[in-house]
Amino acid sequence: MNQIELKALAKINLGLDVLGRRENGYHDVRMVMQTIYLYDEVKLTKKKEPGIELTTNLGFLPTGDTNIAYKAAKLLIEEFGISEGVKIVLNKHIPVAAGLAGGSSDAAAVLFGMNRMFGLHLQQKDLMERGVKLGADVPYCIMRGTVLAEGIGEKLSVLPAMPKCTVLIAKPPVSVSTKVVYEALDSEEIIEHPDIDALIEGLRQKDLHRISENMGNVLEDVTIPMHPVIEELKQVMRENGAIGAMMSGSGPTVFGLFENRAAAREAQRKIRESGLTKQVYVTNVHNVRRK
Ligand SMILES: C[C@@](CO)(OP(=O)(O)O)[C@H](O)COP(=O)(O)OP(=O)(O)OC[C@H]1O[C@@H](n2ccc(N)nc2=O)[C@H](O)[C@@H]1O
Ligand SMILES: Nc1ncnc2c1ncn2[C@@H]1O[C@H](COP(=O)(O)OP(=O)(O)O)[C@@H](O)[C@H]1O
Repeated sequence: MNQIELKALAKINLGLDVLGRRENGYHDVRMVMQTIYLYDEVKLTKKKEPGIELTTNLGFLPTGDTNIAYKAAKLLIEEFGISEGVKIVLNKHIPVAAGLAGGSSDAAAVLFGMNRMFGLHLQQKDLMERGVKLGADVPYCIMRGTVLAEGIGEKLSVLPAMPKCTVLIAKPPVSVSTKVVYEALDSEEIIEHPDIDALIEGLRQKDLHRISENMGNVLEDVTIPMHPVIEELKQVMRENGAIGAMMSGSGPTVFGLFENRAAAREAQRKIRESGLTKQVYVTNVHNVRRK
């Protein structure tokens, strides 16, 4: 096999709770993760000459060893003494620095694809062990589906699959650094923790309303005051038929859950009209886990 094309899928956090801070600055979390059908295209090609060559459709992204997809390839090349090279073509569609794990998912796709292409015979758990060295969300992006993530995000347990629904994604034109958000959380007291167990119960009952009622993200308390547009987007989604609407990850992306695709399209139109953001996408949950 000389070439492989992969879809690197985005995630949303249906629930995100922070339990404490570790000495190294990372935080212990309890998160419910969900894959959505919004993806980057990742094409890997073997090269005879050694080295990693990366190109992307987004001019502002790095193409060298600060690109997380490059780092993923480098990790495997060094560990396994791979003498050939690899060409990585990243066609990005997932908004960048958005709370949707775009970079983590690209890295996960590179680990998964290179394992196949170079016949490394790594099991999924071996890929996940390597993934966490690149980023806390990478192991989840290897696994995918509806998952409870604990530890720093790398301890994963499969949950009952999220019921099928339409997901509206709105990325406001502001930038958020995950590191800055977690650091700002340290100087605040978490007033209200989301009830992750009730959220999981909603998943077990396949009840979209119960799921929506119990969605919660403690990082909203940090990111929304920095960027009130997030609250405004939640409001527009709720007023236009979203059963629930929340910020994903460290933000600033807002997602809304809809039973009905036509309603989601109408909400998309309203958001575009409002001028809050042009980056609005109608998609759906995607429950196929990687084996
Ligand atoms: C907030 C979440 C929710 O899924 O996602 P995003 O908003 O980034 O998509 C994750 O916890 C982010 O995971 P990820 O973006 O992979 O994190 P990393 O690259 O490993 O870390 C970036 C920075 O976030 C902070 N960090 C990350 C994970 C964690 N459990 N505790 C932390 O404190 C650290 O300051 C770290 O330097
Ligand atoms: N392949 C990549 N795709 C996107 N961003 C990348 C990539 N490699 C490195 N980065 C850097 O990582 C940062 C976080 O990106 P991203 O993974 O999109 O955000 P998030 O973790 O919020 O979902 C960006 O500021 C970007 O410069």
